[in-house]
Amino acid sequence: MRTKICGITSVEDAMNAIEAGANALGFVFYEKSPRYLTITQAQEIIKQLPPFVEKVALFVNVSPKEVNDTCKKVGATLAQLHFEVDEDFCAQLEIPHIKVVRAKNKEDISQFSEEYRLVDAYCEAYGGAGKRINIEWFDGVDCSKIILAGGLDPDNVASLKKYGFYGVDVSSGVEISHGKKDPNKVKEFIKNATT
Ligand SMILES: O=C(O)c1ccccc1NCC(=O)[C@H](O)[C@H](O)COP(=O)(O)O
Repeated sequence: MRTKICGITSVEDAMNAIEAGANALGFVFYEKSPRYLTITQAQEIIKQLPPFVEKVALFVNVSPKEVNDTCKKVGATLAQLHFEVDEDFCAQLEIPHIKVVRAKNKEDISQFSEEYRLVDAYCEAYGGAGKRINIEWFDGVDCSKIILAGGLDPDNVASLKKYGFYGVDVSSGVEISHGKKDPNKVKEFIKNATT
């Protein structure tokens, strides 16, 4: 499984995750998040990162223009959209994007196999809350284009391998405190997800 470490707020945490083997890093552009970064802060981190790592910019309830402008300014390679968007919205995006399904029940995850999606547990805060998704909802589902998020941690990630998820995404499960990653937990998470 590919791994994304979300809610990166420092170069140190970014480099630790990359050295541990992370495929993608997430940067949160949602002001109400404890992991919120300004454009300047994100630029400062992303410009120091090596190539071949996906830099993912996370958004909640913004316009296509804000997604495009922010991604270009900070050097993000993928936009992650944590809110409902329609075809017209997506057509205006100038960089690749992935939609997030904030799943409340099994029906929410059963009807999409054509596009890659990030499936997160529904929570009022939009993400990064450590809320576990009900894994049984994925029984019998083709998970090959799903990135799973929501309440994952180094101890529970290995048990997901049998589902064949494209990837897994974690934030609070590898933190010391909101916005500060624990390098040992990050390493353990990636090892358990990938070996
Ligand atoms: O991390 C945040 O604070 C956040 C805020 C608003 C929208 C999304 C946010 N994070 C999204 C992520 O991709 C998280 O990794 C995902 O929700 C899983 O979080 P966790 O359950 O804490 O591992």
